[in-house]
Amino acid sequence: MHIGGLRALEIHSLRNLGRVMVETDASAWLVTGANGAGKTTFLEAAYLLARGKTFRGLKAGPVCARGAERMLIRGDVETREGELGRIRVERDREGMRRETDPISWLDGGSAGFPFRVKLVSENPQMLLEGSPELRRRFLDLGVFHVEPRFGASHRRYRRILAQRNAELRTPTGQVEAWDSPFVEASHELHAFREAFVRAWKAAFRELARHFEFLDGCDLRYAPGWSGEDLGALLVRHRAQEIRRGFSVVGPSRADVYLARGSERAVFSRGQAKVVVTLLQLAAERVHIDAGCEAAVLLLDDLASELDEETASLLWALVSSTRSQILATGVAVRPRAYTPLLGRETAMFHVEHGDIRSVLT
Ligand SMILES: Nc1ncnc2c1ncn2[C@@H]1O[C@H](COP(=O)(O)OP(=O)(O)OP(=O)(O)O)[C@@H](O)[C@H]1O
Repeated sequence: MHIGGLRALEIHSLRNLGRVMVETDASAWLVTGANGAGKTTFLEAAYLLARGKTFRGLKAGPVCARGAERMLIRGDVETREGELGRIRVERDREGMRRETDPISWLDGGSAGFPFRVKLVSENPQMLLEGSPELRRRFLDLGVFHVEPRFGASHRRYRRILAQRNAELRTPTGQVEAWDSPFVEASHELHAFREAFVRAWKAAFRELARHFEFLDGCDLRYAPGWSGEDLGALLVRHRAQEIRRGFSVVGPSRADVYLARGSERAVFSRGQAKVVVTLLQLAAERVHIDAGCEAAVLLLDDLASELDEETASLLWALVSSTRSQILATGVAVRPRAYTPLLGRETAMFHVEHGDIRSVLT
């Protein structure tokens, strides 16, 4: 099975990584190192290539290394058809720029972009328990990859929402006039999300059956309003919306979550890692079925907090995908990585902002 993905990654002045160059055809890259060595930063480089932005919040500070004027990342990428190309991301005083060679790689929306990533971060609990906005973004990115019309639909909804909210903040007697376009745009967005969730949910259920703690657990989607008639809800909430100055029902209140019966499921840290990994693997199945190029899986310190049995089961599922894997770990514990090592794996060690290849 030919697995496309990164073939080379060159990093200049990204956080504590001064100059790093990695070149390998391996379908799994395992990066180890002490705390603070730069493992997450290495994954961040791959994420920046794919998305043109970081996954870390503002609190992580600027991506450009302290004292450096410019950050540069170059990646050589091979598609599953064996086409080769290069992506380059640069950050300086003028901002962030991303270029691809061939240029056509950036055309055709995200599904046409041969280098997509799926991240399981160090803190997956944040996604499951944090603000619904994080899960909406996760959901919308999933929809975007399979539905080319979703981007335009989302933009239209946001424009109508902004205009409606402006009217709610300072009413000029036009609030009702926004109801019908708002309802129409909301239903369109909801239909795209719902179709994706249907497939996502089935794929998740299939993967979840491997884990006993997920017995009876289901992925649920709440569209942002209860009942069918959004128009009637707007009328009912009119006074409240004018008082608060924004729309209180609609797709910007949507959520996706795990539930057991009528209760929202609660997970331990290790279990949350499993759940988020499965959500990503399930989304990837949907994307592949829709014809997308396989995404590169970025797995940050996946093995920590997992008992040996859970870790090997999860690694086995991860390794059975058609995706390239970039994984980090604090220390090399070969048993925890055994299924991964069943693949052609390149191992690297990061230390003092530098990286070296480890012979296996
Ligand atoms: N702009 C910057 N310039 C220089 N160093 C930075 C910058 N931003 C962050 N750092 C440092 O880079 C280091 C790399 O952190 P990173 O999160 O990549 O480490 P890690 O190997 O994943 O650690 P852990 O195992 O603890 O998760 C940290 O010590 C951080 O303080």
